Amino acid sequence: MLEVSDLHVRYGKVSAVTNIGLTVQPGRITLVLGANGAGKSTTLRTIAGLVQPTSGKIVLDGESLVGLKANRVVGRGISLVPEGRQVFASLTVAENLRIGGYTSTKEKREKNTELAYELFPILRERKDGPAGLLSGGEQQMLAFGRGLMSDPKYIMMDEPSMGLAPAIVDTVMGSVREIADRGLGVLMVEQNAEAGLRVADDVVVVNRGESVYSGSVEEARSHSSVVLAFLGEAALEA
Ligand SMILES: Nc1ncnc2c1ncn2[C@@H]1O[C@H](COP(=O)(O)OP(=O)(O)OP(=O)(O)O)[C@@H](O)[C@H]1O
Repeated sequence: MLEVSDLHVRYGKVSAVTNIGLTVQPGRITLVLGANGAGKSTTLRTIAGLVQPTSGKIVLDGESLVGLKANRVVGRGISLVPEGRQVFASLTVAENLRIGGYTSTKEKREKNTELAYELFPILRERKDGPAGLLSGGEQQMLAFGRGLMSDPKYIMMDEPSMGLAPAIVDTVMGSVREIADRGLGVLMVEQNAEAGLRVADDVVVVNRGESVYSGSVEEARSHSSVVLAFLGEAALEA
């Protein structure tokens, strides 16, 4: 289990995260909802070791991750698929995947390349072409595949639906669910609450750097303030 408690993060004088707690279980998807600037991306970046917390706990299967550099966090089995995809446009699809597996053994790289191609057959078709020629949706699939290459136990996804057409959002969300069903723990930040709630198991709501609600998706759906804030009145009546 991945457990974050009482997390505080500052960028100089700016407090980005003031009290965030969440858990992610193997085989389950924890969805993080919250307004722009609430501290969602900072939380993921801090777990990933890209930013150091000012205080708080980040514990993976009983061991603290606080203070570890990003490459060590990857080595412990946590991978981040960043917002905005950030694929290497001039490299091929296959080369982008290989980069994600640079810490892995050859055997694991081959296994996870196959997994990425199995989840997203279009990547296999385009494997020798430049990633920059992929559509936005295909680039998101590639970023997702690249995140799997380090053979993670937990994968964090920062707004995977951003800028994608609804049909592609469904494909990406379906793959997030499939990965969880294969046993990975998923921590997903998503502005598209509807799409996220369709596949998630647990929800954490973040407001101005603090987690203010956490519970199962079922509970969240019956919690009127959560529904009203993220889904609108129509969803409450449904
Ligand atoms: N590199 C940085 N330097 C200074 N302040 C930052 C930096 N990154 C984020 N912040 C600030 O920290 C706060 C939280 O930002 P963060 O990006 O984590 O929020 P978010 O919930 O992910 O929002 P969004 O959905 O817009 O990405 C905001 O006030 C933001 O302006």
